[in-house]
Amino acid sequence: MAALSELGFGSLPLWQVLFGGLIVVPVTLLLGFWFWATPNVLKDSRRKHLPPGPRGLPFIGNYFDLAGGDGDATPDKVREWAKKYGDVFYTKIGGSDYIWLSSPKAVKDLLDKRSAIYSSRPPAPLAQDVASAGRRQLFMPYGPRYRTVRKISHALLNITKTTEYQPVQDLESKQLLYDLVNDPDRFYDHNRRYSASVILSVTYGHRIGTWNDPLAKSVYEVVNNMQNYAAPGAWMVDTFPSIQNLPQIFFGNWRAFGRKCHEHDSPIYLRLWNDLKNEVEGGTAKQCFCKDFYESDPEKQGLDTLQAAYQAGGLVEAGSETTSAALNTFLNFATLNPHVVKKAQEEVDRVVGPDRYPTWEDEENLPMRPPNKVGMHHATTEDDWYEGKFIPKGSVVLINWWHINYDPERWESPFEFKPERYLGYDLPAASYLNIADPNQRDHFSYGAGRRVCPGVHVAEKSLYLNISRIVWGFNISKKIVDGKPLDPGSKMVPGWMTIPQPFDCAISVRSAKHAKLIEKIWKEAEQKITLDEKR
Ligand code: HEM
Repeated sequence: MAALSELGFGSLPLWQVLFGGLIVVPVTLLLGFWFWATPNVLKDSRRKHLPPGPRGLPFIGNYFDLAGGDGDATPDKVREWAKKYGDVFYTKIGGSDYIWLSSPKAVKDLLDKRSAIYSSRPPAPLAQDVASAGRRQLFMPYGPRYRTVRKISHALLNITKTTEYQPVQDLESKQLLYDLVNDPDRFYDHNRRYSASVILSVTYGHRIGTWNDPLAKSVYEVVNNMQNYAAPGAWMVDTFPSIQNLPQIFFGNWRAFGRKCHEHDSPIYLRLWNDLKNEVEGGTAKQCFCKDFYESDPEKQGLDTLQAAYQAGGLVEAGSETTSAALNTFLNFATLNPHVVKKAQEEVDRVVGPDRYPTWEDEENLPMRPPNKVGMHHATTEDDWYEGKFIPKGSVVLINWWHINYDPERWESPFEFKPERYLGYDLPAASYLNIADPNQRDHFSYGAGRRVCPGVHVAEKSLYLNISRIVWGFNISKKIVDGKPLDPGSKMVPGWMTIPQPFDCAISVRSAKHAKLIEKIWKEAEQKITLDEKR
């Protein structure tokens, strides 16, 4: 008691001091913080018309259901809510409104038709402002700078331009087949090498001949950092952006952490960019997208050196792990469903046979898992109304692809690996992104609206070429150890993206004839690279 009286509390009974100190003060501070962090919660009567949704906890809303979880549980949760609350439902995380679009029609009506106000990104003080120094296209809010960088990615990735990359994809795919014949256990890394090599070849003119190449490793390190700090709930400040103005020490020193990430990542992208600059100036640069980009004078377009480096690097990262994760996911499903591979082989054998290998002329449509565990965050830049429901300005709007892609009303047995469900979807994937009737769209894994994946043409070509060739040339089954088949599992790597955890799988070339043809086509292609490099 003596200590309390010295502090001026002497005249209050102990229970009042404890009640005040332990309950009233913290609750008042929390409420004050809440109203400061979530403006308009009480004032705006339109909020009575928010879409329906789960109640969530006071202050934090559905934080633990979504952001605070391990990510693997999110798909089931958002599917359950779509069933309960319908096509457009609402959740709250901290001070942010989340609107989930769970039908093709809602995605079309809002993200496509009203794209003028549904194309921003929510604030991400750590992931974008500090760790990416505001320069990453993927997280950039809509505005003049965003429009400039989007134009640049379009110049690299539009459909006409991407046909020029087909020889690169063909070459890298031949190496992938050869690597699978000779070192099948390392299939996971062969897929990563393939993806890194394609995108680094077309952006910077750098081939990645082995997965041990330090450049490939460093790019994947950047992607790995990003997918960890961008994971939902990984950092409180990206979930409750208003706390960015409070001392960081209360929130895990997020700013210092973000700076550390930037200090690690930016030299990798800057080195690539600066080396290219020197090569262009010295007349030794290979023909590649970044050479054209540098010669177009990014500064004149308002882009500083760091932005130019992040622009090129961002394309590399967007094109690498996404593609390798899709290829590894295919192998994971194939290991778990050998009967599907058998059926596909019958089909490929009928069309291609063992005397030749699948080429661009044999192309078809392919299935895919959504690329991240939540949905890509769009943000609204104006208040809006949809079917009588209020969507406040600044809402985070997500495609609930875990529901739409697996909706039992649209697809029979949606959780079974049945690539044949897409038979009859004969248009190129990119055409489905803009199709007039949203129910005709095959899947939503490339996003929608003005932010839709600009890499779709490159990605689809890579998936087609490699999956058809793997099915053509290889048997895939569970690995047998001590006479027992190993379960490959289907868990994902922790973090934001849906990357399958490394798993066991037995891949073997189907016949000596296939092996011989693979060796022949790779050796011919390899010789050509050597000749090109000598030139
Ligand atoms: C299987 C492979 C891929 C999948 C599933 C995928 C999916 C996606 C998705 C869902 C988005 C966000 C769309 C939205 O916000 O609505 C996105 C953005 C993006 N993707 Fe892809 N992607 C893949 C491959 C690629 C490739 C190969 C490249 C480049 C060569 C690429 C470049 C980009 C870029 C630059 C963005 C940022 C777009 C923006 O915010 O303006 N992607 N991708």
